[in-house]
Formats: sequence, structure tokens, C-alpha cells
Amino acid sequence: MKNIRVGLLGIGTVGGGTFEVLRRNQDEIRRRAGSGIVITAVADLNVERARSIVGDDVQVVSDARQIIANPDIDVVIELIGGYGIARELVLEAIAAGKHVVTANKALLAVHGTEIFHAAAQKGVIVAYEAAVAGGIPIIKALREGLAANRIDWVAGIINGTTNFILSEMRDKGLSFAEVLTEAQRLGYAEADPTFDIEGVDAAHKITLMSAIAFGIPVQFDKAYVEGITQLHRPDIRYAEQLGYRIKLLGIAKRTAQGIELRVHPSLIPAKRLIASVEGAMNAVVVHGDAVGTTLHYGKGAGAEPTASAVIADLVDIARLQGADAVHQVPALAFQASSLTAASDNLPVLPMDDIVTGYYLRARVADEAGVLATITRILADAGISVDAMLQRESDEVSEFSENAPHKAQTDLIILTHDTREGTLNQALTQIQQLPSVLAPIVRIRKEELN
Ligand SMILES: NC(=O)C1=CN([C@@H]2O[C@H](COP(=O)(O)OP(=O)(O)OC[C@H]3O[C@@H](n4cnc5c(N)ncnc54)[C@H](O)[C@@H]3O)[C@@H](O)[C@H]2O)C=CC1
Ligand SMILES: N[C@@H](CC=O)C(=O)O
Ligand code: NA
Repeated sequence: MKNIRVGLLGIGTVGGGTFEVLRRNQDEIRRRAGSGIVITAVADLNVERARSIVGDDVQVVSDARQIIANPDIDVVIELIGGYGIARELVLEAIAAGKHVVTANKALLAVHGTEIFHAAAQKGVIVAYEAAVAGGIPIIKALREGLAANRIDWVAGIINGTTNFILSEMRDKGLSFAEVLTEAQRLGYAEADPTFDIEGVDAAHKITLMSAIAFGIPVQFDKAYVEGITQLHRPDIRYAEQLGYRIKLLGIAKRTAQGIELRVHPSLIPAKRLIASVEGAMNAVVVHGDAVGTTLHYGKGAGAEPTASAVIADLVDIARLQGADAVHQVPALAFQASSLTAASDNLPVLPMDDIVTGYYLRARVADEAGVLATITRILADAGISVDAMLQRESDEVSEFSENAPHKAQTDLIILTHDTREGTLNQALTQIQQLPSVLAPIVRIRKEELN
């Protein structure tokens, strides 16, 4: 079989890793793919740096469109990132009849419907294993390995940067800013790191997984997104005392009413395997009706782990040489014709309608009757309490200037599953009590069983 000729757009962290792994493992990859896979041209705005990575045998240009226009190129890898020029280049590559491999979850979560439709019309593949959880073959698992199942839920630690920040802050006592700088140095963070710390990157990824798990279109605009910037150290500590760890989770869950699609910090039981996932590692738990619970673990960011997924997609494409579009795995796992109807029946639910447990922390005046009043409000709303802690607050709340001399204490309450809208109403009442001295902290809790 003839070599697959690949044009690489963007040779930064992931592009550099892809070039290196393809070169290092070329013999092994050829034995798997049935043909050689060779990067013959690279486009990067920084031509000098690109040249220093690939040497003299590969064409290097600054204009990506030169590669797309080259009839000798079979596959284009897009590793530039973002929704702007990347979208144009991917659509142009598809229009030119080239298969596309991309790690760009932002692009696919926002413009996936347009891109996958264009690819289907043209009979080319858009492969994106690297876009979700880096080197973990989770797209492969959801689209193929678990295809027998009615998937009930997917939940994952799918942003390496934030997991790295949470781990380092807890274990080494480093500041948020220090650890973020280190994550950037190690190549984990997005070009705009607010995408990582505000949960947007994880939301891109869970949006893609929700589509292939449930057979619905990609609907990033309907995802609820909350990052880790509002997390406070005492809550991490109290959660541990209650037997939980706090992780930034992406969650997609099918309920009788629709789909929950959300990213936020979550308490998870310390005894679950996923609670031990530290540093830039990722893990995705998938629950299917036939298979039960599966856990997929590995490196979710960095040059070579992500390159591993990019190259796996290239191998898939090489193996499909000559096969027509009908033989391809559908881009979103389900046949395109079945997606729209499904989304009518499975709407993404507003947050008021999600059902989960909650961790609540109220900074209160240390006086008789406060706990009873709060638990009565919860009970009247039908909210059942699972566990409770009272801790002398070891820091004066920045919010309690209105009562600086009162003795204060932290009340920590874990609830059983509750509808979020119901909880919000109860919290509004509790917040208004004169003995509640600061905004109540509320973190969702997932049992993941
Ligand atoms: N870094 C990581 O660990 C992971 C990154 N990704 C995704 O992979 C993609 C690439 O990420 P990184 O390699 O980290 O980014 P990067 O910033 O290291 O590399 C991007 C490269 O594209 C080049 N570039 C920018 N505009 C260009 C243009 N118009 N034409 C040609 N080249 C251009 C830049 O000069 C740079 O070399 C992004 O979509 C990112 O979200 C996915 C998984 C993990
Ligand atoms: N910025 C992302 C990179 C991989 O997708 C992360 O930190 O996980
Ligand atoms: Na992956």
C-alpha cells in the first residue's frame, strides 16, 4: 500500500510530539497501519522553529492553505487550536477532499455540527481522539467498544491543568498562580488558560462525549460551566474530613427528563478509584446498562500522550484506505439521521432540574438554635441531610465585617439527592437568616456508583 502523506498545520506542543512519535515508531506504526504514514509538509507561523524540529526533508511553510491546496497530501492534521482560523482551514481541507485529524475540542464542541456534516457530504473522515482526554482512547471506547450499551452516564476528570492545580495546591501548599504557571510551562494549559481554570475546556470535552454517548448533537451552548477559581481551601479540607475529594468533573447523564450536561467542582467519595487521580492525569468513568461501570485512565495532556491519540487516528484512516464512507464509524457514533430526533426527546436540562447531592458550608454566629433553624428549613423543603460537621472557623471570613466580633463557626452539611431548584429556594431562605454571616458555599456531590 502506498504511504499516507500527511500535512501538519501547527507544530507547537502537540504537533512537535506527533512529529517525534511518528518518526520514532515509524516501523511499528507501518506494521499496524499496513502502509507508511509520513508527514511531508508542515505549516506554522514560526517557520524557523518548525524547521528546527523537522529538519530539511520536510516542506515547511507559513501559509497553511498551501498544504491544503497540495494534491499530494492525503490527510491534514489541525493542531493550531481555537475557533477562528482552525475552523476555516478544517472546512477547506474537507472541501478539498482530505481527511482531517484534530485535537481541537473547542472547535468541534462549538462547530461540530457544521464540520461533521461537511465531512459526511464529502465522504471524508474527521477524527478527534486527541480532543478528549488526550491519550486515553475514550472516543474509541464510547463509539466502538461500548456500542452495545445504553449509556447511562459519563463523568470524568478531563482537564489536566485543573487537576494538576488542585493536586499541587493540596499536597505542596503552593498557590493557585504558581501551579498554573508550572502547568503552562509543562504544555498542559490551553493558549488561553482561563479555558482550563473556568471549566470551559472540560465543557468542550464533555459536550463531545455527551453526543457520542447518547446520540445527540454537540450542544456546547447548553452546557453548565463552572471552574475552580471560586474554590476555597477550607472546603477542600472539610471535604476530606467527610471522606470526599474535590475534583473538577465533566458530567453527562441521561435521566427520564433529558440530559444533564455540566462541569463544576464536585465532591467524590475518596474510596472511588477516580478520587485518586492526581496531577495532569485524566480519568473517565462510563456507566452502561450492559457493561456496568468502566474506568478509563491515562495522561490527558502533554506532547506525546496527545500525539499518541493523533497518530491512532492516522492509523485508522490508513486502514480505511479504499473503503467508502458507508464503512466508516459515524463521526458522532450514531447514524447522522438519528441525531436530531434524539435531541428533541432528550433536551439538555436546565440546572434547576438536575438532581444530585450537595455539600453546604455556612459561616454562622456561634449561638444556640442556628443549626436547628437551618435544618428545619431544609426539612421543610424536603431536603434530607446525609452528614453534618461543625468546625471552629480558623479564619475570619472576609464577608463577616458586619459582625466582626461575634464568635463564628462553620456548619458543614451534606445532603442526599435533591433537585437543584428546590435546594436553591431553601438556600435563599437560609442566607437571609441574621446568624448566617457570609455567602453559603455550595458544591455538588456525586457518588459515581
Ligand atoms: N497541549 C496539550 O496538552 C493538548 C492540546 N490539545 C489541543 O491541541 C491543539 C494544539 O495545542 P498545542 O500544541 O498545545 O498548542 P501550541 O500553542 O503549542 O501550538 C500551536 C501551534 O500552531 C501555530 N499556529 C498558530 N496559528 C497558526 C496559523 N494560522 N497557521 C499555522 N500555524 C499556526 C503556532 O505557531 C504553534 O506552533 C489545540 O487545539 C489544543 O486544544 C489537545 C489535547 C492536549
Ligand atoms: N488544557 C488541556 C489540554 C488537553 O486537552 C488540559 O489541561 O487538559
Ligand atoms: Na482521547
